[in-house]
Amino acid sequence: MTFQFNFNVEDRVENELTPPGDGALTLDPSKVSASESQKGKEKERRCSPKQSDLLKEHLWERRSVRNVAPSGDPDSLLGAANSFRALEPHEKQPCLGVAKEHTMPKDLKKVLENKVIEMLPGLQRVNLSVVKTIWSKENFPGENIISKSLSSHSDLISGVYEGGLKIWECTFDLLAYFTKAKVKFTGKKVLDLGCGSGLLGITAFREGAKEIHFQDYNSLVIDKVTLPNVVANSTLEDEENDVNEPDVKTWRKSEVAQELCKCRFFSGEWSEFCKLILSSEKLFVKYDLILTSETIYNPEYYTALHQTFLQLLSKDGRVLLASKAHYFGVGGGLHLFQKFVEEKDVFETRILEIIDEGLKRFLIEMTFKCPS
Ligand SMILES: C[S@@+](CC[C@H](N)C(=O)[O-])C[C@H]1O[C@@H](n2cnc3c(N)ncnc32)[C@H](O)[C@@H]1O
Repeated sequence: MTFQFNFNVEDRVENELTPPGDGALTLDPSKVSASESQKGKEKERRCSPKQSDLLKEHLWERRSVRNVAPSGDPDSLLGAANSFRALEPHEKQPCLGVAKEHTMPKDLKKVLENKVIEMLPGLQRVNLSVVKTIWSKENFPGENIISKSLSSHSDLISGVYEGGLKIWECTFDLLAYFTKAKVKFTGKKVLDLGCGSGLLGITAFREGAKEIHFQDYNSLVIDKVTLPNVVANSTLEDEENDVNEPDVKTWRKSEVAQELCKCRFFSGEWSEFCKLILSSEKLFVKYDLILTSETIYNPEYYTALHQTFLQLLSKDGRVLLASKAHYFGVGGGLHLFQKFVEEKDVFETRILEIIDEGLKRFLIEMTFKCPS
C-alpha cells in the first residue's frame, strides 16, 4: 500500500521528529485554585443537569498541567513547557466528557488521507506533529484542543484535553513487557483505556485478540490518531504479501475489513464510557485484559478509573497498568494510586517491573481479590 502525502508540512514540523521525551507533568498550583470554583460554576451553567453531576464528581475541573519534560519531546508542537494558562470564562467549550462510539469509515483510504506514516519497531503510527499542524488550522467539531494545547503550552488541560496527542513513554515500557513476558492476547477481549495513539490495543489486535476496544477522552484523538493507526497497522500484512492476482487482493481487502470489525472506538470520560459500553450490548461481556498507560496522573480521576476497572474487568481478568512514580504538581503517581486501590480493597496489585531510569516508572498488574 502506498500513502499519499497531499499536503504541505512546515519544515519546522519535520525538524521536530526526535525520540520520545520524559513526559513528566507539573502543575503550578498557585494559578489553579484561585478561580477554580467560580469557573466550575460557570461551566456547570453551560452543561445539562446530567453533565453537571459529572462536573461535581471530578471531570470538569479546569486545571491545566504542563509538561516539563526536557526538550526532545517528539511530537511536540507544544514545545517546551512555558507557562500555565487556564481557560478564560468566555472561552465556551462543549461538554467534552460525554461518551460516544466512533465508527470505522467504510473507505479506509480516507482514514489515512493527509497522514504521514512512520515506522516504530513492529508497528506503524501516524506522525502526530502533522496531525496537530493540520487540525490546528481546521475546526474539528466540538473540540479545538490543539489550539488550546498550543496556546497554553500544555500536554494536558484537565477536563478538556487529556494528553492523547502524544505517545507517553510508559507505553513503550508496556510494549517491551508484552514481548519480554510473552503476554498472550489470542482469543482475549481487550480494552486499551486512555489509548491515545492506541499502540497497546494495536499490539493486542495484531497478536490475535478476539475483540479490541479503544477509549480516549477526546474525539479528535480517536478520529485523527487512533483510528488511522489501527488502519495503518491492519494493512501492513496486506502490503507485505502483495501479489498481482486481483482476486487474491480483493479477498485480502475483505479480510482486512473483517479483522477491523474486531475493533471498536470510544471517546469520552470514563464513567460516561462505562455507561455507554454497558448499555450498548444486552449482555455485555467483560474484558479479559485492560491495558492502560500513564492514566493515573490525576488523583481526582481515581474514583472513575477504579470504578471502570470494577465494572468492566472480567472476574478472572487483569489490568496491566504503566505509570511513572510521580507526576509532579498534579499529585498523582503509582504509590498514591496503589494506596487508593488498597483502601478500596477490591483489587490486588502486583509490581511486574520497575524501570529505574531518572524518574522511576512502574508496570503493575491488578486482579480481583476475590475472583468468584
Ligand atoms: C497522558 S495520556 C496517555 C495516552 C497513552 N495511553 C500513552 O501512554 O501514550 C492519558 C490518557 O488517558 C485518558 N484519560 C485521562 N483521564 C481521563 C478521564 N477522566 N476520562 C477518560 N479518559 C481519560 C485520555 O484519553 C488520555 O489519552
